Amino acid sequence: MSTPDGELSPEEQAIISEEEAFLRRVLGSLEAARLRGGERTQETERLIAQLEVLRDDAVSAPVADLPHLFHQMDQTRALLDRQKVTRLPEFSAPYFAHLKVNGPVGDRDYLLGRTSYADASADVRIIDWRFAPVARVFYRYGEGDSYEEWFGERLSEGTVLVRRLVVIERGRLTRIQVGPLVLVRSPEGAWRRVGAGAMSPLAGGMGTAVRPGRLGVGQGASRREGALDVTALLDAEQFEAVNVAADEPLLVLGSAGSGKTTVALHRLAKIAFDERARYPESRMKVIVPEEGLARLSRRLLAPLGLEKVSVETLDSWAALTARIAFGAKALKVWEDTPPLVSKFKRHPALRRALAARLGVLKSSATTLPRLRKRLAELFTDRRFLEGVVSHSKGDLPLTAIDELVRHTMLQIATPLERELEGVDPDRLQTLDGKSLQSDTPDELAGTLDLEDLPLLLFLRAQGGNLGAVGRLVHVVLDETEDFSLVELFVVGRLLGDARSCTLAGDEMQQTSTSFAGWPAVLAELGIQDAATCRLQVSYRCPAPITALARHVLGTQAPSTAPQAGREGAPVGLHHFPDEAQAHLFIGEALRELLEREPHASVAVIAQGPEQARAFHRMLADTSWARLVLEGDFSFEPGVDVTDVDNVKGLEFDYVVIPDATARAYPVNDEARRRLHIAITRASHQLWLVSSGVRSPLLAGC
Ligand SMILES: Nc1ncnc2c1ncn2[C@@H]1O[C@H](COP(=O)(O)OP(=O)(O)OP(=O)(O)O)[C@@H](O)[C@H]1O
Repeated sequence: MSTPDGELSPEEQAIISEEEAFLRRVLGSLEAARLRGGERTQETERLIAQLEVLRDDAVSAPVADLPHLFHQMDQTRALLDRQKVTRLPEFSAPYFAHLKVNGPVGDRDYLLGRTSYADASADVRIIDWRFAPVARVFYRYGEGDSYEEWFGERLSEGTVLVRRLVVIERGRLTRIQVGPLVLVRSPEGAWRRVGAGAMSPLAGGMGTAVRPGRLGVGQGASRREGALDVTALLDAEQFEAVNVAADEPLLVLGSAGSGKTTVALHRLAKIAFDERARYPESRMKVIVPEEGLARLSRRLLAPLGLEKVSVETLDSWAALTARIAFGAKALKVWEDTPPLVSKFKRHPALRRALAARLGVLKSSATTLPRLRKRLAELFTDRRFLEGVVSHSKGDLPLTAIDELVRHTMLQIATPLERELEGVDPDRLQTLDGKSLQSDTPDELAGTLDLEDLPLLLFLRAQGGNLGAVGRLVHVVLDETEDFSLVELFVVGRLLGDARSCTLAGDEMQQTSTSFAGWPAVLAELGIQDAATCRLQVSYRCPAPITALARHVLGTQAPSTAPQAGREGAPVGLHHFPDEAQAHLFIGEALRELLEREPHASVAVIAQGPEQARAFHRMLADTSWARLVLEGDFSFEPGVDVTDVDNVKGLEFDYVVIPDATARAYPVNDEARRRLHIAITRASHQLWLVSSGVRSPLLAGC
């Protein structure tokens, strides 16, 4: 197929003709089915009317006739249910891949989609990627491979003749991918071959010729509608993980951008589909540490048909679970816990010390007031706290004790409003209309830290008493490295003996808690025997970014490097004498980028919220720059100015790190992991900009 760029070879033209003919046939068949479906709608109407008549009859029927009437109503309802499940594939995009095999019944074409559909007379077979046995052949074998698969009791052998990924938009074929060959249709209708580019495995391609001084590889120049569906792209290893039996616990590990979230959510979709009765969506949950990832997960679940699965952040999950478990109408929660106190309360050493000190409490000792009192006693008991610090092996400083004791004393003080009960409320307001305690340390009185909620739940769950909190049938925990041991313990109790769960994680991305290691995580959930899968390919980031991410991790980097999915633009490193110059330079580059690529998604990821605010002030007058510090990403084109804690699990076309300085990223393990997270959010190009003293973590780059 070696013809000059732009000119299609006869083989390429044949592929296009074949796929277009297929699509025409499928759409014709679906249209006919839709018309027939019209009759079915009439049938549905008839059944609804019949049900209403039966209901009316039942109101006035003699008691002796009721069993017969109820039986008829049940039958009608069953027929109605059957009507509703006949769903046709979407006309706008009925499938996303084409597989042709030469098997026991000769040559046969299968199309992979989200809804099964068969029309033998038109020779159309759309199979559901989640359960059709033939889908395994698609995911496990390449074009030209011989295959051997057990379909139930039957061994099937054959050869894969065709394996193509297709993109269909609004009923039009717009892209075909066969191995490294990518054929794309322009909006005007002409087909062309493009460089394997963004998808190619280490083959050079789009972006490699980009000058490091210029931001932009053309990725955001036009709308990204023709993107391949990630369900079609799952590799064999990911597909195996998605197919692990529903009742088995699974741990999915892998470097940043290797598809852990993708696998976890696809497994959820598969389980919900295979065993809807045992795994109702209402009793499955996705829990993630941050709001941004929660929003992204909801967006990813929608096309998988799982809009009803609840996605919660750790904080919102703990708050709701605590309210239900303790039957509390509202809890006065303090969300601004000092970082050191927060670290202390989430530390594995505290979990162990708590268990050793309190043991399993009797049910009567686990009411909310009693548990709060017990915790307050412990958090002001210096000997107990010193024990925790010493068990943390240097991870918690001794200064944490003073801070925790002071903080707890303020929390257990009697709230001012209670002390001043009976005083005229008008006299208790300050000149600016605020309450007396507002903006003073008294504000803390009577509050609980967000971090206390999992601890209270843990103490209660140990005795097996989580009150009215509903059991879970399957849970997905993403970024599990950031869950504390007590949170994991509570989740484990909510799963009970079911143990059906998917954990996704990467210890190199741990930021918000001290990670106790995977064996401890699994033990806490009671799933020590969980199957583990390690994803090997770094799909998100091109090779230059993957290499830098490893360099930054230093000795923490895992011994085997992930396989880079593709080549890409070199990383841009820019240094300026002072911050103002650096900010101006980035501002100009962003302005210019968005003029050229108005559909690009860009993140400026600062080390912390203050730095993000400072940078955003410079762009505050633009319509395209959004300050995002509470995870409220819109996922629209434009620039999100944010910080490291907000971006875990997310990805952007372009990432600019505006403060790659020694102050923001000094030489320590935590700084290494934080810089690593920021770097690995980029799917096309990365810039690191510094002023003053450049981060030593970039030495040698
Ligand atoms: N087999 C695949 N082929 C191509 N792209 C893939 C494949 N698997 C995942 N991706 C894409 O790679 C990107 C990263 O995937 P995902 O977010 O699931 O990775 P992750 O391991 O959870 O990342 P992180 O560690 O940052 O949380 C996404 O854009 C996803 O669509």
